[in-house]
Amino acid sequence: MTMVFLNKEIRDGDNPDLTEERKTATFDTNKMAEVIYGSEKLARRRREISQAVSLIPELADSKPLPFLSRNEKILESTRKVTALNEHLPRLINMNDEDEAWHIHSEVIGFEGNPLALHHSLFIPPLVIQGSDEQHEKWLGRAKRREIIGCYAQTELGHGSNIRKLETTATYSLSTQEFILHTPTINALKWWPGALGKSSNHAVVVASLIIKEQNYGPHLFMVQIRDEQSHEPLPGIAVGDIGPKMAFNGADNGFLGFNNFRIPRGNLLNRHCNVEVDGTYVRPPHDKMNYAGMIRVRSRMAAEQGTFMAQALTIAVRYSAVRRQGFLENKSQEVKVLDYQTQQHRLFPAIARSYAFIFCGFETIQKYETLQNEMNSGNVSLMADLHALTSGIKSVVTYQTGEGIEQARMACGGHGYSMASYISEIYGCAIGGCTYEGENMVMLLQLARYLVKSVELAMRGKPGDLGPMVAYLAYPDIKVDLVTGPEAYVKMFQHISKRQSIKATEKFHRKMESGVSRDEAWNQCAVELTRASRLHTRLYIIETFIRRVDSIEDLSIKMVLTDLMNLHLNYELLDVASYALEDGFMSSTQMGFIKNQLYSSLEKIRPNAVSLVDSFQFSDLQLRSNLLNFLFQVLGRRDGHVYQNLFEWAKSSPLNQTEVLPSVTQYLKPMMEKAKL
Ligand SMILES: CC(C)(COP(=O)(O)OP(=O)(O)OC[C@H]1O[C@@H](n2cnc3c(N)ncnc32)[C@H](O)[C@@H]1OP(=O)(O)O)[C@@H](O)C(=O)NCCC(=O)NCCSC(=O)/C=C/CCCCCCCCCCCCC(=O)O
Ligand SMILES: Cc1cc2nc3c(=O)[nH]c(=O)nc-3n(C[C@H](O)[C@H](O)[C@H](O)COP(=O)(O)OP(=O)(O)OC[C@H]3O[C@@H](n4cnc5c(N)ncnc54)[C@H](O)[C@@H]3O)c2cc1C
Repeated sequence: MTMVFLNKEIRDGDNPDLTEERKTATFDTNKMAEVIYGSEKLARRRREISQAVSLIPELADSKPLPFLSRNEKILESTRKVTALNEHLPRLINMNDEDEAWHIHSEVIGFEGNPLALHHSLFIPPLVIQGSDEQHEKWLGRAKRREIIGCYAQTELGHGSNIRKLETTATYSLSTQEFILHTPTINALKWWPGALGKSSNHAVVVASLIIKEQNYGPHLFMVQIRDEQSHEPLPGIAVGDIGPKMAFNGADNGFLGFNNFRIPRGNLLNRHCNVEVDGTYVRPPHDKMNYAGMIRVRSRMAAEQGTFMAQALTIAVRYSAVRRQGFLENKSQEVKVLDYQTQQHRLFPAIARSYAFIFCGFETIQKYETLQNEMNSGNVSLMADLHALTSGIKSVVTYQTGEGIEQARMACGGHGYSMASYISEIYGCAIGGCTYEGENMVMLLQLARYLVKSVELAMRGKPGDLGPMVAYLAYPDIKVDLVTGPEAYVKMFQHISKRQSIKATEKFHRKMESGVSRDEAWNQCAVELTRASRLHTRLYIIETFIRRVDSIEDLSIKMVLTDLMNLHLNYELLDVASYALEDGFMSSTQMGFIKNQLYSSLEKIRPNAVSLVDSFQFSDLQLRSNLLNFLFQVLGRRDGHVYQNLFEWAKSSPLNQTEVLPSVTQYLKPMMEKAKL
């Protein structure tokens, strides 16, 4: 039997501790899901898709994934993704990227799969950088999955500094072809997802050489395997790079070329070109070939926010059914979620998940605007968005890693078991600190922008500052935090501005003392990355406030205001030393922030489970689907944790036999020998 309480499904069979939590919520989780995912329709579509998937047995995991070997993982993820392919047109709107992302993460989970990058990294550069003619040739085939592709940029020797990529694409005037070549071991492409064993095409980034002049990294469409036999084409060496920290259902690969020829028309040439006679036609922006990276980074805030939200769903639900120790009432042990330390571990991370998702919406929209502008030849927004997304990808990936790790620790010993699934989420999410631009490298990209902006402000040209950095020219006026969020923003603006100015001045002083520009930059790099983080955290706070301001439903607005206040106080407390240092913040204000933080934890407590329920992750997505219902685990919606942990342990392959060869071959002889 089910009964509906404020639209939250309360089921008789659920763990009563979780049922109790759901009853205390002050808001409707379906309504909150609309705010999280952007509209009633989008939230409803997610539920419909999850429901439809749960009814298709072949889309379920055939075994708990952590018990599979690498080969089995790849086989299993490929089985699921190809089965899914058959059902996709019926289940989702094929032109809707969010629906596609959602259904893949339902079915595949965090292990990855051989098509994971086909849609996110192969098709998008083809769309962005390919001409209409090239779309005609490859896009339809790629979308129909007649061909499988990947994005091959990083090399063994170079990932961050892409101007130094060693793979060359030399234009041959006589044959009107490009000759792709890997001159050294270091120049082998290394890391591209789905390259190792699955792809038969790749968008390859190589240095374009015409008449011995190097024009820098350009994108080429390259067929790497035969479409019938799937054997590598002559002149190509390709394979898997081996197991990784996580994401082992995907085959990240290596790729080398031995004077491999491709037609002139395979240079993706929407924005640049090489004419028959070797004349190079420049793109409208120097870094046009990097536009695809801005796109991926612009999606990372929302993506990482949902990664963290999944770990928190597991940890918060578990914390509501885990009872250990006593508070006042000595007749019943308390839910660990009642400990202030547990709340302090988990609730600020819930707030960050919401903040990242809201911020992600804005950056995705900004990217879409950029894309439209680029299509009509206007590249003026590129620098701003590059700077913004460089900072955001770095801050959100790092903080997501922190949040997921706290979620794991909050689950005690069971968090360390792979039955929690948190380690897999962590392994995948933390990769984000590295891929799409190593975090320090990207923070330094934003720092270039901040330093230039401070220089403009110093030169008395505040009118030239973009809206994102206008605050760098604001006067310092002390604020009273009691007045609310705007005062927090002003405090944060002061901190961020001061750090940007300090770092810039230090950089200038170094150069004035005779240190070269590059060396001076390096000697200020830690201060510069601090400025970038503060600027980005300020931006995330502002997007959170904007989103909450825009909400009309009062019950939702109230709980999100509590969450936002928690975020504001937690973030400000974390960076308070910057404002205490110059007396902008008083110690009384510091005490106020701490008290506000503790009171926010109390306010959020009754809504905690419903705040994570509102993400509406299915049990399948948290790896607890219907078919292997017995095999899970901490995050299950029904809260029946212990019996399922026992079932999970019993299903371990080690328990399929009582006496293992390790005992008969080694331990037994050792013990026998010791007896002699
Ligand atoms: C930018 C660099 C660092 C430097 O480039 P360089 O050419 O040398 O430039 P500089 O001389 O430094 O000059 C900088 C100037 O150029 C401007 N600039 C730079 N970039 C841009 C740009 N993009 N746009 C505009 N302007 C730009 C910059 O502002 C400077 O201007 P100024 O001089 O100051 O005026 C560059 O080298 C670089 O970008 N490096 C990083 C390389 C990188 O990012 N590589 C990415 C490779 S692809 C990759 O990593 C792919 C990864 C895929 C991973 C997928 C994993 C998927 C996980 C998901 C799992 C799903 C599970 C779902 C589960 C569930 O939900 O359930
Ligand atoms: C899971 C995963 C999936 C990936 N998928 C793909 C893919 O599909 N396609 C693809 O092409 N690539 C892919 N990559 C590669 C990825 O993009 C690179 O690893 C990443 O860009 C970092 O480059 P790097 O490995 O050269 O790191 P390095 O640059 O060697 O970083 C090592 C250290 O040097 C520091 N460092 C480097 N340069 C500077 C600098 N200028 N200033 C200060 N510090 C610096 C870094 O901060 C870091 O601490 C993937 C990587 C991972 C982990």
